[in-house]
Amino acid sequence: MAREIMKTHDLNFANRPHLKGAHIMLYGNKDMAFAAYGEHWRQMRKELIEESTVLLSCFNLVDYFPSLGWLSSLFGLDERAKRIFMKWDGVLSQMIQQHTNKKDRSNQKDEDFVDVLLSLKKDPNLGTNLNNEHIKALLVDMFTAGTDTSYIVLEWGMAELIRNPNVMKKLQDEVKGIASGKSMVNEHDLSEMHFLKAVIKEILRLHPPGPLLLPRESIDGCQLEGYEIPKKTRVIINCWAIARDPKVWEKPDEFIPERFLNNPIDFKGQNYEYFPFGAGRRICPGMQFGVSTVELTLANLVYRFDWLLPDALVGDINMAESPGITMKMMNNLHLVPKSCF
Ligand code: HEM
Repeated sequence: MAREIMKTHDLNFANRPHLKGAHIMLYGNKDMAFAAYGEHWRQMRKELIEESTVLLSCFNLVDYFPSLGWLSSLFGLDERAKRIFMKWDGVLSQMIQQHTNKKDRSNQKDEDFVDVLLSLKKDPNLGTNLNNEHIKALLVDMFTAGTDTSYIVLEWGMAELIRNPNVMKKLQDEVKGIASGKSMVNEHDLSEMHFLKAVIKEILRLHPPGPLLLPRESIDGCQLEGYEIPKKTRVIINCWAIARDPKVWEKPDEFIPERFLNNPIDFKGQNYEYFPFGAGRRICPGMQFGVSTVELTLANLVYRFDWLLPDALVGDINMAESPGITMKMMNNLHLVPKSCF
């Protein structure tokens, strides 16, 4: 079914539904992640992301089950979204102002993402009118989609490595062997670290930061496996459950990175039994950046330190998952680093 939605009928399900929290936080969906499928989204993705590199982390049940709309007011979620929006807006306005006031525009070395976005505002070839609200909405996308996800993978990853000391040892042996003599692991070392890549794939299989991807909506009516699906149907794909399906995965709940060694299954959106970044037109545009960040950070964490549980917690890691559009550990992981050199 996931394949049917994200491959056969990809174009039809490339839309996003109207989500209240996202609408408030993202300047009326002027961002990319929650923009309706169309020219604006296409331009954002092409010109901005590919060129340079979610009340969003808060799970709003109403976005997934619209018939529960009354809950939003009951729990004050809309008000909360508006308060958070005001805070974001203040910070982002200041950031844009500081960048606009920058005196020296000649030094390209100093250019950051905000500078690039501001220069695109003046680009006559850009097929969309980019204004400060679009820029702010894109920055919210980057902060939320880009930071939360990577740290969630790292936290679950460290928890799994502590619970599986043999895997931790194997990983440390690989990393220390390849980066031997250096003070830090660098990007060039990563290409040789095949076990590290398998470890990260396994973390993403068991703990995808976006277990339900982002919701989609059908643009037109269509047939899915014999069922008539009306126009504007909201579709939620449970990539967490699919990646633990015992019909596909041996010992599905166990952390076994070796399953990804010499195995062509990848997260690039071609395998419909494993797609932590989604698939099809709306696949995550930050996949490569996110994976590189996680690889480099995890490699350095295990290269520079041995990790122990605090005395009080030995043998006791709570692997409960928090509910949300992003799936964090319910309780933050506390570990004690012991320098290796
Ligand atoms: C390990 C890290 C990450 C994971 C697991 C992840 C996962 C996802 C998933 C599951 C989606 C929804 C895809 C779909 O609906 O099919 C998504 C969308 C998106 N992600 Fe990521 N992501 C990660 C990192 C990043 C980073 C670093 C950025 C930006 C710098 C980013 C930006 C986005 C954006 C803008 C979208 C919306 C794309 C669209 O609707 O066209 N993500 N991500």
